[in-house]
Amino acid sequence: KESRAKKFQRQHMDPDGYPSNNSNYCNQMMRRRHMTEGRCKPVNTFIHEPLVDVQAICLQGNITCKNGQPNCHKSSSSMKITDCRVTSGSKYPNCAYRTSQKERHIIVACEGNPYVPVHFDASI
Ligand SMILES: Nc1ncnc2c1ncn2[C@@H]1O[C@H](C(=O)NS(=O)(=O)C[C@H]2[C@@H](O)[C@H](n3ccc(=O)[nH]c3=O)O[C@@H]2CO)[C@@H](O)[C@H]1O
Repeated sequence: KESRAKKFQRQHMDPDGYPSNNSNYCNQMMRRRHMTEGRCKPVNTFIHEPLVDVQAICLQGNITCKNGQPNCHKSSSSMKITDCRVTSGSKYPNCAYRTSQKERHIIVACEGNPYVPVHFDASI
């Protein structure tokens, strides 16, 4: 069974990737990381930073997550990310995404021992 930490890495980590101007990045990555099975996951962010830097976010002060839980943390610096958002013309199983390259502070929820990211909450 996939751990929640591993699931976070599968869904959100792409340290070596960067779409540059590849408008197919999301179409490819959402499939490759298994987020188009059963349904097209509507929104997903990939983070283009080293895993250790994303894990270090859990050391930041606690903030409230969107779901009200107190175990979220915001990155101290902005990070290179790619937002993937399903397009209006997208029809399962041919999931179609818009690829948006951004630099944002990110907010993740952390859990467990070791205390690591298990959920992507938002970018700001
Ligand atoms: N505090 C917590 N502590 C611990 N665990 C917590 C906590 N909260 C939830 N989980 C768990 O996480 C799991 C999960 O998949 N949550 S999810 O909201 O659906 C994830 C969102 C995110 O993947 C994506 N998104 C969204 C915006 C964006 O910019 N970028 C972007 O990628 O869309 C998804 C839907 O919004 C679920 O098992 C839930 O129980």
